[in-house]
Amino acid sequence: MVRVLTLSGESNSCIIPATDSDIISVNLAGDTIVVLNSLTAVTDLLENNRSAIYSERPPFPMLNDLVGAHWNIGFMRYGPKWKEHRRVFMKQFQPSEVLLHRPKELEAARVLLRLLLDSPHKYERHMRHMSGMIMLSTAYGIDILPENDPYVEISEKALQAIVAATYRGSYLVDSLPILKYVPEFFPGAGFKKQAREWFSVVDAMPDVPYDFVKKARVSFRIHDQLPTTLTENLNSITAGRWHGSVVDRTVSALETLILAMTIYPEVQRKAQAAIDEVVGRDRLPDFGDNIPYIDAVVHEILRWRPVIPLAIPHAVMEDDIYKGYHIPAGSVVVGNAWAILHDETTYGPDTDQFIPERWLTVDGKINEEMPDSSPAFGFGRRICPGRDMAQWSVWISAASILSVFNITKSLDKKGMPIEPSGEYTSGMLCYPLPHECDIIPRSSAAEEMIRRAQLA
Ligand code: HEM
Repeated sequence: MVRVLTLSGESNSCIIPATDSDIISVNLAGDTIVVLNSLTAVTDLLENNRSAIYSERPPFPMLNDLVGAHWNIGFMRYGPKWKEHRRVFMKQFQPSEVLLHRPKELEAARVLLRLLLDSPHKYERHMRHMSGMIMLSTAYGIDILPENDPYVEISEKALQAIVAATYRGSYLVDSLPILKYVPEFFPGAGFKKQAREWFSVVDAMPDVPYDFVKKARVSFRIHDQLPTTLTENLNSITAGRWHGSVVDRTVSALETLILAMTIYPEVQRKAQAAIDEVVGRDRLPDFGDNIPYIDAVVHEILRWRPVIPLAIPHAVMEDDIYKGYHIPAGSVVVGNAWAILHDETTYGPDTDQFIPERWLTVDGKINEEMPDSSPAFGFGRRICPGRDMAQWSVWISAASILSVFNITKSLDKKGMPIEPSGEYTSGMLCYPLPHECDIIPRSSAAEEMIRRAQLA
């Protein structure tokens, strides 16, 4: 039986209460928002044969029309243009292609270690640098600067604007798309000025590195791989989108790693013991190392604090009836990844705790019978096409960091440990709020190894 909770509100915002209902339907100012809280509801509607009508995106007039993020596949309307972009993306991320990116991912993980060694308190910036390095080198063939790289800066500015403009409901134009035509000086049209400022960076984001590559005649990997029928514009757009995804989402997952290791020292010790057993203490981990405990840590990062807790909203294209419940055409349909990944009937007890063991069998192997952490990557035809690459990026970073560093709570002036708040930013995409911690080499030999790896 599917439990449905129906709420209605007059205003543009509504707090969705904690509930054990499979579906919550909220009626807000005439818009129906359907929140799917269980794996069954998500599978039935977004993944099985109804996925053809549940793969639309709601319109994002502020983001797509005014801020200029129309090139962004993630927010594109369902249809031939999206299908073509998606096809190109899938081709780039099929397993054989993902393997080709590994040397760059390994190099980036080792650069990250050196940056953490030199300025550990800037760990967030270093993680952004690492993610930017992977994308720009694999997609465009560009090697970025160690600090203040112009391409990474453009991308960060654009991503901040995209994240802010994605808040459906913050801008009246999202509810009343006709408002996009009012002039900027019109009372209440402040959103147009904001959109104009963001437009300059967002619109430029995919093209700036692409133009550089064309001028410099550097080999352009993705370009080389694309079928000749695709336009040059599409190549640039697709590659640009890749950059965005890598930079913002994997950074959030890596920041969660640092937070979890600060709060759960015993997990950190077990992870280090598992790495030492397979890798030893005189080399750095590689993709070929089989360390199930690190696989479990990566699953737990994605499950414990999903980067996009409510996935990206889908929309339904036709009226539908699900187990007697009417879902009108045009409803916004949200797969509640947070609720699904915290469901104790699926993932075992204490789902608000960071417990990698929940993914393992008693003899320390990954439990293949357990559903994986894939709800963190969305659902159905819109599921994240970069999930394999993302998981391996987080894996090699986690294994590398834990092999050579201890992460501990910093001490205050009285010598007392500073407790991280554990809080996250709110919004479609969530990051842990910055917290103080010490990231210190496990030994002088570890430090030596980090410096040597950089020279190799
Ligand atoms: C930890 C890292 C990542 C997480 C948690 C994540 C999560 C997600 C989620 C939840 C969605 C929405 C799915 C839906 O609508 O149901 C998505 C879409 C997408 N992701 Fe990721 N992602 C990550 C990394 C990446 C990477 C590395 C790439 C590319 C290399 C990528 C490319 C995309 C694209 C292109 C879409 C849009 C798909 C579409 O609308 O058809 N993501 N991702």
